[in-house]
Amino acid sequence: MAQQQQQQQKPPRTYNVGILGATGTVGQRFIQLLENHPFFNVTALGASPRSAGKPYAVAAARSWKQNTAIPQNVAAAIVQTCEPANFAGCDLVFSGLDSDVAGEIETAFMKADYAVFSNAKNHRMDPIVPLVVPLVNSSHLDVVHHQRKVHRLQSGFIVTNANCATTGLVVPLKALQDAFGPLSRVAVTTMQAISGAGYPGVPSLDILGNVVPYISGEEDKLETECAKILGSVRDDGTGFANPAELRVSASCYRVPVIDGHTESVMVEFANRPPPSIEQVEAALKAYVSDAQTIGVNSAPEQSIVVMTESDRPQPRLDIWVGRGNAVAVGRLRKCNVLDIKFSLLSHNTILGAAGSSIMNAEIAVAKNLIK
Ligand SMILES: NC(=O)C1=CN([C@@H]2O[C@H](COP(=O)(O)OP(=O)(O)OC[C@H]3O[C@@H](n4cnc5c(N)ncnc54)[C@H](OP(=O)(O)O)[C@@H]3O)[C@@H](O)[C@H]2O)C=CC1
Ligand SMILES: N[C@@H](CC(=O)OP(=O)(O)O)C(=O)O
Repeated sequence: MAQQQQQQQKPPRTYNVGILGATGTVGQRFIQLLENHPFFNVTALGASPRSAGKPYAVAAARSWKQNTAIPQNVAAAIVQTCEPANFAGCDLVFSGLDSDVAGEIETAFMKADYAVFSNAKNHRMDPIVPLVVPLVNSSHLDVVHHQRKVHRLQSGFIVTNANCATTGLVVPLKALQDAFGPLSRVAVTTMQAISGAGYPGVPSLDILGNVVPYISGEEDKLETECAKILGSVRDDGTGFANPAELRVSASCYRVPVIDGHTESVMVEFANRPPPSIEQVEAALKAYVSDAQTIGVNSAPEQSIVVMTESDRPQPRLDIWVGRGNAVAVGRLRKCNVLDIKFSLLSHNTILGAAGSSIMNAEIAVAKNLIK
């Protein structure tokens, strides 16, 4: 394992990339994470007609909320409208588009033969679109070949990553499924950061000193996306098969935290008797993700960081595990209702958004899917 982690990805060439929704919360993370990327060069930025025609540093002046300055390589770039013709020369595009417009725009880019890596919900449950969490199910990328055939494309496709709360959850679930067989029931309560709602997001008078027990559409996404991600590719490569047993119940809360989604999780295993807490802890610690095995550039060294302190993980202390690309798991214990319970924390705009998209694209490069 250590040997695999030390390998640096050596792609055959560099790739020009465009960012759709570059001015938003997720778009900014793409720009920050790609600033010194060894083989992805940002060459085109897109956003709404409100931002188009302006230098990026002007268009994003008010909304830039990252803890580093706007990189020099994009500050003077003129923001474009999100039309494929404005992205000529890009080998792939990352999308952090608002879901009100992402569906149509991403389809237009795919049909214009661009490889699209999307963060939006619109195409996630399409039966021929891979919904990929790079620490979990990179094999689903293989359905890209079938998607291209259906749309008669040479190089275009759409791959999405998951909802940010789903992403943190499926990583330990996959480790448990691999080690102990199918899971039958999962109950999860989320405590989601305000950056999950984009900018300007939740009004301060709604969230300061408060907890809001509702995030529109979120519970449904957690309950449906987990099964697709934890499922397999059908033998003929034309789609996906969900695990038969799995049922997920989600309750989602917005909390006054800037970055980092915390989740309280209960799990029941299909096989009886269930594993002991010691066996579960060992399985979580031993988990090696696809991104690690393939050895992609942005993979964390450890995908699940198990914390044994009784009051961890906490967003302020633990959000940077794996440079934001890993999941922290703690408070692992027996459950009197289902079999086990634990808390987890993941960075919603890195592993939950831009970081996963970048790893998905790195894996696609390793699998020779980018033409
Ligand atoms: N924030 C998070 O933690 C996560 C977000 N996501 C998803 O990622 C996507 C982006 O989220 P987020 O960054 O938070 O959202 P923001 O609201 O912060 O950003 C939205 C982006 O979409 C652009 N946009 C809006 N309307 C149009 C249009 N008509 N044409 C072209 N571009 C347009 C905006 O440009 P402009 O600035 O010009 O208005 C902006 O760049 C969403 O689909 C979201 O659901 C997924 C996982 C996690
Ligand atoms: N709804 C999530 C972020 C998000 O935009 O999710 P999705 O991409 O699934 O719509 C949150 O508020 O934390």
